[in-house]
Amino acid sequence: MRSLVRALRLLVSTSIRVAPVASLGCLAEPVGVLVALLQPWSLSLFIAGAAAANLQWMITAASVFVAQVALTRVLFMIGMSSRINQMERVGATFAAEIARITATIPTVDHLDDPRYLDQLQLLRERSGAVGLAINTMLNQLSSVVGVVGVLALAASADPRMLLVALAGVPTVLAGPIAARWRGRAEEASAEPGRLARALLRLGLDPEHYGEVRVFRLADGLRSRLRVASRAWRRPMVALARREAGLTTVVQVIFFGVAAIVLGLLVQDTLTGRGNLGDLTLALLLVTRLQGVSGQLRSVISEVADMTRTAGRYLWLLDAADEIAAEHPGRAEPPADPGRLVLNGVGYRYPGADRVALTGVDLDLAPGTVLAVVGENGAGKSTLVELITGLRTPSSGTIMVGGVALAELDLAAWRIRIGGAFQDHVRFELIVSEAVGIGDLPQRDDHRAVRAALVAGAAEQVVDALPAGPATQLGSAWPGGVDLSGGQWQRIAIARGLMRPAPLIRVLDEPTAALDAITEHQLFDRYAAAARAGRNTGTITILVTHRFSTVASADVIAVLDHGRLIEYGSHADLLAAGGHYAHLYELQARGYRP
Ligand SMILES: Nc1ncnc2c1ncn2[C@@H]1O[C@H](COP(=O)(O)OP(=O)(O)OP(=O)(O)O)[C@@H](O)[C@H]1O
Repeated sequence: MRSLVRALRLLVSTSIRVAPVASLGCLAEPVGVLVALLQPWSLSLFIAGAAAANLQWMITAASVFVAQVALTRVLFMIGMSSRINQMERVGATFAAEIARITATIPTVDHLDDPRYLDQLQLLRERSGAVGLAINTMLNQLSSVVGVVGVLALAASADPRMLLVALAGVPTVLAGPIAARWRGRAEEASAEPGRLARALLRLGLDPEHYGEVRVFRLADGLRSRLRVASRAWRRPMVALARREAGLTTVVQVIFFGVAAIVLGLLVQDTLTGRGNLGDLTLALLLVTRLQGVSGQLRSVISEVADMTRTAGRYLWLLDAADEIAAEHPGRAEPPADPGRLVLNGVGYRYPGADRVALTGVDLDLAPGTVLAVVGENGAGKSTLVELITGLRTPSSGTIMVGGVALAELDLAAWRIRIGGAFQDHVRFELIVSEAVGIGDLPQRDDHRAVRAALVAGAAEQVVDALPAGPATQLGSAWPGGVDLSGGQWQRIAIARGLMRPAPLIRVLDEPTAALDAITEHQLFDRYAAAARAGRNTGTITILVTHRFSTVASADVIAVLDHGRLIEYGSHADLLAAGGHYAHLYELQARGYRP
């Protein structure tokens, strides 16, 4: 109940804050419902006037009828346009808020949790409907106003008409029942819905065309998509059937009772115990009574739907708060470079049965160039995500300049990091922007962008483009050009080198699309630049699984199955004749003529 009140309060306050005028305009509809009650009343007055040959009654009834038709139309039009306006603005506000909240969650661990992803999917799908909140509340008000008015009119026509009103109660009660069914159906279709969308993206996105065609995956994809779509729709189809059954039952009850009561009224009129005006009013009110009970029913289910969506939004807020509470740190990162110390650091992915990293100890002085090597799945990227604060260690501590990472404001910490990553983004912007956004304050500083391009060995790529750094990237845009995988990677590397003196610079296999010799040259360039600028104190961490490229690093950390198994300089590790020496020799042999 508390969460229902919280959800309703959120919906109403957001609607009034975001669209006050439109929210007020929505009031026109309930007023219109009141005015529309004059219609059956004027018709019954007209017929009673005709029966009693009273011209005055007939003229009054006709004037009231015309006036109420015109007024109702105007009020409904004002109400409807306000409703659409309000729905769009409030829906857009919720969609923007959802994007803001998900983007500001400081870590990424929750993105491995399918339950989180299902809830987020449902919330995104229904955020537009939340815009209707105020309107739905007002509809409810209109319905209540309408019900009271229609009941009063019905009782004035004949008290037995109240039995017909009572027969509308099952229709109203069907609302919350159907809303509960709908909630369950939505939950059941969330996961297959996500799967169907993922398969659709796989089949339609241009970057997948090649593999989908070469491996002739289209048929397999289509049949999987068919199965997933069926599983996605099945709960909704079953829901529609159950709802149709329920509606039939409640309507049979309503019209059964109405037929009996109307039969009695006709008999009374024929035998002179009732008058024609009251019979007309009763006849007109039967459909009204059915209308208001149906309306009440749909309002109840709409309110339930909306509070459920608002509940999911509140769940997201709570989840974001909970995750933020796990990172209460608000300390600013140290202004000056300091040691980066890892003490017994371990990590287990949510739901995984094996640890990805365990007991890692490292102590790096400012200015150190560290290479992290290891085979696929050794834990290199996990280590980088822990150091950048994207994930929280399951065990152990990470200290930066004497302050625990857990105590730092993670957003401020990440501003002090530079980096390029294996799964970099292909920002389809103007080249200088695609590089410049690596350090937003310097985005438009052409000299800084040029320096980053040179440091990332991307200047030749850019100079060869039709408009140099002013070239639009992405062939989907007018005048845009596409780049090769390696060229995109060089742009990403240059972006990662934009921040002038970060505390840590991470290069997580940013060179995977480059050939081994180019990677080697690039890393030598980083290492030389890092040494030349050692006075900035930046700690450089280069991740690679190519052992041959890392000889120029100060120290090399060798990871194997999540453990740090060797640590030292290239010469030390070769001399030790261990895992590093063995794999170095194996890979080096591959490059000998
Ligand atoms: N999101 C995830 N959920 C569960 N397990 C994961 C996830 N990401 C990685 N892992 C597991 O964690 C381990 C370490 O993965 P990580 O990506 O850190 O390896 P890596 O050394 O960077 O590998 P590569 O060289 O292939 O990039 C692997 O066993 C991997 O299967």
